[in-house]
Amino acid sequence: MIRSGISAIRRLSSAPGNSSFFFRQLFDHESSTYTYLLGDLVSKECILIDPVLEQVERDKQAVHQTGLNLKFAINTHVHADHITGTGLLKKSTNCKSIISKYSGAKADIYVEDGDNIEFGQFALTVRPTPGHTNGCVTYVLESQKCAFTGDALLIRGCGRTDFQEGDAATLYDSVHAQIFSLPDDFTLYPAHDYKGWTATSVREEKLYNPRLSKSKEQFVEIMKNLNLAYPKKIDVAVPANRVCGIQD
Ligand SMILES: N[C@@H](CCC(=O)N[C@@H](CSS)C(=O)NCC(=O)O)C(=O)O
Repeated sequence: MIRSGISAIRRLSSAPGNSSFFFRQLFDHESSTYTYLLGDLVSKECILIDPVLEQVERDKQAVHQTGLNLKFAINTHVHADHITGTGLLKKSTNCKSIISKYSGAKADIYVEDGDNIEFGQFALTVRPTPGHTNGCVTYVLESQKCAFTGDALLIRGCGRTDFQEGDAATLYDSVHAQIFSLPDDFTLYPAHDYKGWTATSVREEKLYNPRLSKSKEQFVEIMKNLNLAYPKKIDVAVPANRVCGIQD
């Protein structure tokens, strides 16, 4: 597995027969955050999902290398562990920022259930997946049979529910209704991984997720007892992310 800086390049192997689809999964070691670069090599339009402030130069280089133009910098939610790179990207490119209407954060464009975010011939569809935060969404790329789950679903885990607007029962319902309802062979890409995993599938998580494969009552009990330390940057990250990150 390769996952450091700009060398963390992983083509979507399951891309069904569309050679103009471009995909890179990029990793920030400090926050264990995945950023995704998705592009259309014909129109040259591309988007970034969950950029990290400290990795903005890397991300711009990745966009530049491939001759793409950044159309949107998109967040899956208001992150608590790192500052988004969206504000800085907006300053130095022509991109527009996107976040859920229910996030409580500033952005150029607000999205909600069923909205499509188009880049060239491709489009992400928005599915609301609250529970980690109110404004958490999953972006589904139907044509490539994959989805970007943010912190709602992590590989063999899920986002914690003990701060921001966290609610375990809501998260359970979100994942079951909006993610586990996708076809079993859809690839799922999370916003974080702490164990070295890069991607999973709907089928795998339905079978093997140690939290979400349980009953709702068991899940709520598990989430009450995670006993995780608060993210180190929470006090700076949440206020910064509510205003789209650093812009000055
Ligand atoms: N140690 C990290 C924060 C780790 C953490 O709390 N991760 C969150 C997602 S980022 S808010 C989470 O939901 N984790 C779930 C889990 O089961 O690990 C830091 O200090 O930044």
